Amino acid sequence: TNSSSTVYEQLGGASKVSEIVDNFVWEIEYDEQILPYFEGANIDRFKQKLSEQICVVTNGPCEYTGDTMQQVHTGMNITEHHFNRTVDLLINAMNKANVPHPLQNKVLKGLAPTRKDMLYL
Ligand code: HEM
Repeated sequence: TNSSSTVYEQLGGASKVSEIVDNFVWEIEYDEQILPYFEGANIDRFKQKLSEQICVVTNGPCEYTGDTMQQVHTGMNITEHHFNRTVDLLINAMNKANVPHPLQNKVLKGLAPTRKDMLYL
């Protein structure tokens, strides 16, 4: 990997991020544990805001314009189990998008700090 470029560039930029996010939504759609949380959610908005967030945590040229993780996930009573399951679905999504594992780890490391802002709220 090229240490002078951002993780976002190493991933392949906007088109790869949108491929990951599309795959992730498919994974959720086929997961009977996680899908119920998304009943009534605005999926187009979810895709757009999650793409921005992944772009930001990989040092891409984006700004996050969504609500805070705490605002969004409050009232869902997300458990450790469901959080971990959702991370697994994101890993599946990145595998299907052929994202190399060292890069997957960088994406996950960027998102990991959000965990404390969504569990048991
Ligand atoms: C890595 C962990 C996660 C990240 C980075 C993440 C990120 C996001 C983002 C960026 C949004 C859109 C915010 C907005 O619309 O302003 C969102 C919405 C949502 N998230 Fe998460 N999320 C995570 C984990 C979870 C988990 C574990 C669940 C439930 C099991 C969940 C359920 C939802 C739902 C249902 C919405 C849509 C809310 C709505 O449109 O009404 N998320 N999430």
